[in-house]
Amino acid sequence: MSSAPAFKPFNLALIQLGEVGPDKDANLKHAREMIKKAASGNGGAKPKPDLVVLPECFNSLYGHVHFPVYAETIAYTPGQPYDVASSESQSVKMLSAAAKEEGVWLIGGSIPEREVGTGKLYNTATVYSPKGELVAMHRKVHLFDIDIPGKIKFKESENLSAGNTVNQFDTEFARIGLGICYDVRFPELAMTNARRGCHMLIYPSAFNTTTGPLHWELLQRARAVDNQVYFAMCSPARDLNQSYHAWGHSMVVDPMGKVIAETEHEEDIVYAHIDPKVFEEARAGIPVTTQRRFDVYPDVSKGL
Ligand SMILES: NC(=O)CC(=O)C(=O)O
Repeated sequence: MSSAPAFKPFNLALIQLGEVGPDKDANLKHAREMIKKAASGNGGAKPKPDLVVLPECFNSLYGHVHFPVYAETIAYTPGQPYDVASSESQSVKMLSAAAKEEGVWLIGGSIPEREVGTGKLYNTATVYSPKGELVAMHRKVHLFDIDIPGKIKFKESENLSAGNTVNQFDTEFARIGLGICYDVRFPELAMTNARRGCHMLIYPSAFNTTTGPLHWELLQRARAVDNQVYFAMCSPARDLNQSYHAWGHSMVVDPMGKVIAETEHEEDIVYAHIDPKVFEEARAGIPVTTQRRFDVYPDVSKGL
């Protein structure tokens, strides 16, 4: 892996998207409007962000029955140029145009993706440069299969296949590692990206009102402190008219584990300034990155 770019200060915006309903065209239109709003810093009230993020399943309802209905073919091969103009994915086309027109890096939340050839479905995040290039993709590695009696049962594996790669991308200000929602519960993925030089980890997500109150903040702060990196999760807004009730609370955590930006559960945009000084001071003051004992236990991030 090439060495990471120098970590420079940057501004981040998480779009806690509302109004995600059954009409995909309407979802894409609203997401486009919100990207514009986020990129303008809410019309100049906030500094213009360098990087904008959408939540998990931003163009569709969230649930295993919905994935085949909304799935789009992306046909992206990592490391190879991608021709957005001939993409079959209307979401990719919108996201690419939005990144270019607004002049921002964009993590395009996630969408249900159908793989060419196999027809397998994935929960997939795509990333765009300010030139509108598709530069990275992450397929959710850990599928959200849980059953908490009387509270919530969810089985992504009914229709989805799991991704099998660890993904990150470089900007002119940082190396960013990717995950999607349930991936946050698996420390090895975050650890692997951190060991690969990521300064920040960002996960488009959609926790729910059962697991969110106990685990949403805890897991982000844990991953941030474990790895001494910035960490953020971007949720949809809560909509009690849909079957899945998202937790909201999109959040940014610094490498000391401090929550530096957060919102409630309505539609909103969370802005944060990402300061490399906090990252450097955390690593200098508590030097766990150089104190690991791989003579006593194995380095579980190796071998991927
Ligand atoms: N939606 C998810 O993938 C994960 C989640 O809600 C949880 O882990 O809790």
